[in-house]
Amino acid sequence: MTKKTRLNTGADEQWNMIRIKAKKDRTIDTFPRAFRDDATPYTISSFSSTVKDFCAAKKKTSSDGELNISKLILVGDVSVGKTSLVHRFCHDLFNRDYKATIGVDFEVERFDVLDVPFTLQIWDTAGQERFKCIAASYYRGANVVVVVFDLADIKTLESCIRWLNDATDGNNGKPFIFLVGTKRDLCSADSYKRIESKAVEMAKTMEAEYWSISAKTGENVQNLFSRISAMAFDSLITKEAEAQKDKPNAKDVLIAPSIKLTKRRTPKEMATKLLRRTKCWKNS
Ligand SMILES: Nc1nc2c(ncn2[C@@H]2O[C@H](COP(=O)(O)OP(=O)(O)OP(=O)(O)O)[C@@H](O)[C@H]2O)c(=O)[nH]1
Repeated sequence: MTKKTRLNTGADEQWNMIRIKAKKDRTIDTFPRAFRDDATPYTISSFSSTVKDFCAAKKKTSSDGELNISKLILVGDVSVGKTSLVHRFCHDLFNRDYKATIGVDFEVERFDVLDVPFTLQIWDTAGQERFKCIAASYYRGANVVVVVFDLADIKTLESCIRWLNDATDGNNGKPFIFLVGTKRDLCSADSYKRIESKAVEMAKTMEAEYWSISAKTGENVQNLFSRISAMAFDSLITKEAEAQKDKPNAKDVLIAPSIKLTKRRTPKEMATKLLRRTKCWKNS
């Protein structure tokens, strides 16, 4: 797999994500807002009553063996700041030196949404053309696609449609799409205004929600991932609630991507199983 980040792929670390109650800044009780209400196709602004009721019931009945998982992939040109964005969010760090991602990097973040555990898998893919083949093999099954460009380099905005097409080609689901401009700290107010109007147009074309962030200062990073997680969680739970409504005895049925374990496993076994599912075990 890769290179530059501290990889989060050990079974012990995975287990930590599953076991420990989420940190305060990973706890979501109210639905986070879009960056701009006029730059999103997603009108959702609160958890539905179906989701709230389902979560309330789930809290009472949920066992240790249940994981709610969504997969997010980041794509975009070389050096636009994908890894820096992930690093800022997952480790609250920023590194000025550039080291290319080789293939993919993988992180896992544990949230509590409406008091229900939720895990976001974050796949940071390489922007370099020569690694495209490796990176593309990780696109499958993404619930969220984050297309990243550099606010200080307009050329990188022009590539976004191509990245989106590559990332969603062959995806049978309907992933949430985000268009994220990075390096906000490098733009003057005037240059930002100019590029933002172009980016909002591009987001409309892509049917994506637009955000601007800075991994250097941390501006909007937490808000972006909270919004993404709430949307992914809401969609996951809505599907689960609908599936259970259709099948009153569906309690023990596997509902992807939520994993219901029929046999009680030790926490370590659970973490290992999760790693196998994400296929990064042998590549890490
Ligand atoms: N000033 C500033 N620099 C940034 C920001 N985000 C990233 N950078 C810098 O941009 C360079 C590239 O960042 P990366 O995060 O490695 O870019 P990447 O998109 O992961 O690149 P690939 O792995 O090649 O696809 C690094 O030198 C970072 O320090 C930001 O928000 N502000």
